[in-house]
Amino acid sequence: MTLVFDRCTYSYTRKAPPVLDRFGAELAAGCTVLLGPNGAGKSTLLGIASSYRSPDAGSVTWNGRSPTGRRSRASYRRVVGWLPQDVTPIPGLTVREQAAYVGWLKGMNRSDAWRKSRGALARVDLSSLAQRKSHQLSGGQLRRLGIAGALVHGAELLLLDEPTAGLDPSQRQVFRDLLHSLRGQVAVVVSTHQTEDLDELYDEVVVLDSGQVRYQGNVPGFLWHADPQAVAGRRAESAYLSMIRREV
Ligand SMILES: Nc1ncnc2c1ncn2[C@@H]1O[C@H](COP(=O)(O)OP(=O)(O)OP(=O)(O)O)[C@@H](O)[C@H]1O
Repeated sequence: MTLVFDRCTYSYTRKAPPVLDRFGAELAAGCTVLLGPNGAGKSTLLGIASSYRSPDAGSVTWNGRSPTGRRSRASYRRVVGWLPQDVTPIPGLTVREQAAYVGWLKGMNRSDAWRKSRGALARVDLSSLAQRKSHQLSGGQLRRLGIAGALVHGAELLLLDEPTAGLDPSQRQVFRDLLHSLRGQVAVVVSTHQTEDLDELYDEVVVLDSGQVRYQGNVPGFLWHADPQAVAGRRAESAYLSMIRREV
């Protein structure tokens, strides 16, 4: 099971230089963390992997499956769950209805989507708010609803774009527990700015900067790049900064 980007080029506008220019990478199944500064291209890459964005050239495949063409896009989306950076509440729907609706959009029948939405909300600690209207949620709660939406249809691959942005410490812990529980069951790619506990949570680190992979490998290999003087809790940050620091 591998997510393959093959010479992907993507520009937002004709005039701007491409954010990704013949980008190639293979992400093996497991838990992968995608690090990179603001504007590095992480969301663009996850948007392409989710099939929400189509590359101008090149391709993405998951396990040999490509989202090119209407039919194959639908079947691709059925096995890929995506948490975008902005989760929008759907007016009039409760939290549970919104989670179920996402499952239905992914091709589940209504009763399955409704049934599975309960478990997905429990996994992100939102059961107590299931009856609340989704537009009444706080930013962090909405983010957790977005994660529930990515979980509800039992995807093989989860793409989570800054899942912990805006979460309080106790909810970050809920997310870490969730990642642990997904281990070995689902492939996960997480884009984040958080560099704590990489070794506990992830199998592979990818550092992206200006649309280029600066590092790809396991966590010990990544931490090896840290300044030897860095204190224990700052080694990942130090390794990361050594890869993205630019000349001034
Ligand atoms: N909708 C858009 N229209 C035009 N340019 C965009 C758009 N979205 C992103 N970009 C540009 O594409 C580049 C990559 O952005 P992207 O959001 O993929 O980066 P990122 O690594 O996810 O950043 P962040 O950590 O800030 O979320 C940036 O230069 C950004 O300004």
